[in-house]
Amino acid sequence: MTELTELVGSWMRRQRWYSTKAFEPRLRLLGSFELEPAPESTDDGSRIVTHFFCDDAPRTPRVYQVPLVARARRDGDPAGFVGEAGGRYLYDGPVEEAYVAALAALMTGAGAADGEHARAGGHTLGERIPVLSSRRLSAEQSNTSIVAELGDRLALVKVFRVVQDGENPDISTLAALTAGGSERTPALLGWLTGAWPAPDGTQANGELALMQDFVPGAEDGWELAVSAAEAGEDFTERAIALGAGTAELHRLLAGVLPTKRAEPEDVRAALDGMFQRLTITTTEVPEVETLRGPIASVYEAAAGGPLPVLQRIHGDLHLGQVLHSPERGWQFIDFEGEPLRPLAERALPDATMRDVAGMLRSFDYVAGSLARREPPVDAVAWAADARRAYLEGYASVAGDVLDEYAGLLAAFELDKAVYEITYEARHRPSWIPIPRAAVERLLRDAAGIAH
Ligand SMILES: Nc1ncnc2c1ncn2[C@@H]1O[C@H](COP(=O)(O)OP(=O)(O)O)[C@@H](O)[C@H]1O
Ligand SMILES: O=P(O)(O)O[C@H]1O[C@H](CO)[C@@H](O[C@H]2O[C@H](CO)[C@@H](O)[C@H](O)[C@H]2O)[C@H](O)[C@H]1O
Repeated sequence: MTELTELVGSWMRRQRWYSTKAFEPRLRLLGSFELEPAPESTDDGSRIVTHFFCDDAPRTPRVYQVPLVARARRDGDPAGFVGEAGGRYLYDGPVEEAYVAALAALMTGAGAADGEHARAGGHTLGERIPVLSSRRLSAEQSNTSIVAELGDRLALVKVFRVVQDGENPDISTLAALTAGGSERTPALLGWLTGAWPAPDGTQANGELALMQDFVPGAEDGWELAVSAAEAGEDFTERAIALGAGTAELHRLLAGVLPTKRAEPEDVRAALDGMFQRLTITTTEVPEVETLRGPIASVYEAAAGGPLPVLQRIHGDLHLGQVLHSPERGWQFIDFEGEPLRPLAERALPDATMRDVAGMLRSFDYVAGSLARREPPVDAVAWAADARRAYLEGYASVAGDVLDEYAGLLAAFELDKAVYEITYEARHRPSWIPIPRAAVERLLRDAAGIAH
């Protein structure tokens, strides 16, 4: 193992985006490309290199994008120090202004970067946008987000960490919505695609980063909901608007991206996906195995019910994926889909009820997380009211689809809770009880409906 690989491995393990926390990374360097400094940056001799590392520790190897800036050490250095290799100090790219400016220049200038077994290319819907300064957001999730100052406004730059071969719907969805003039989503300003060696030796082509308008003065939906629930504040109006906004988003998506009538093979594929997720969960959290039979019955019942027209959806809708802006109301972000789902499945036309189910699960998470506080806060009634209001808002725009596809909605809610058990087992094991309790409750509800 080289010095660089060793250094990155021990640093990566501590990052929020390292997606298999149960393992010690076993890294292999696949390729790298170097970014030109942005034309407006002062050249201080720093080198900006993006590496692709394959982690062979999990059963299915994963490829991580690791942009690093090698530069001289400065007094009072910010966070992001990765280590010293080959006599140079290495820093996490997203923390470094030089990296963010260079990345934005490459994306919005539609430039190209070539390197050792890897390359990248920028794409834009408008003109080149210089970045004056930048700050990594601390609330890291699956990826790393950075706020970039553009002079008269701000932009949000997102760097994907786990990179995959194929179309990332975060970009294709936002590009189509931006071109269609959506007012429910921030505009896409530019994106970066790349090519690198896949773990199996073939070539992978996929998306590496994006830049979009920053929604000014926006509050995060999750924080807004948790603080309202904690204070016992009514959330009805907000939830109605969120439901209506979700239905508007679905209408916009159906207008700008392909739709298709659900055929038996689509139903089979959806069921396969649900059962695969169930098997992953029961493998990683074996106690769920005892619930397999009742869960399967809910899935099968939905597959036998009425089928909707399929279309592009958000794919991982929850309160952490919406922002409330004083001027623009609810805004929807992060169209990447569920990070644990294969990329090839995520851009396929799907049922809108999957998104509705995701948001319903999120209201339950608000109550579940508050119940874990010390002392506990009882927000069960708050969550039930929010749920009702959200569905009312959705129906006010979409009509009576919720009654028509009630079986599908129940199955997607259960599927999401099953997925969440795996997600929590990998990222926040102490939160497993939240989706675990939900699976049991949803099964009781389904049994009640069936009798
Ligand atoms: N366009 C935007 N305007 C303002 N804040 C944003 C914007 N996009 C994302 N954010 C903030 O960045 C956080 C992470 O973004 P998100 O797209 O959800 O990343 P991830 O893929 O890591 O989940 C969000 O919770 C939100 O607070
Ligand atoms: O935001 P991401 O795309 O990274 O989504 C993943 O992480 C989410 C947690 O941050 C996870 O969401 C789950 O926890 C939320 C509260 O933190 C809750 O609102 C959601 O309902 C619940 O699913 C999401 O499932 C996962 O894909």
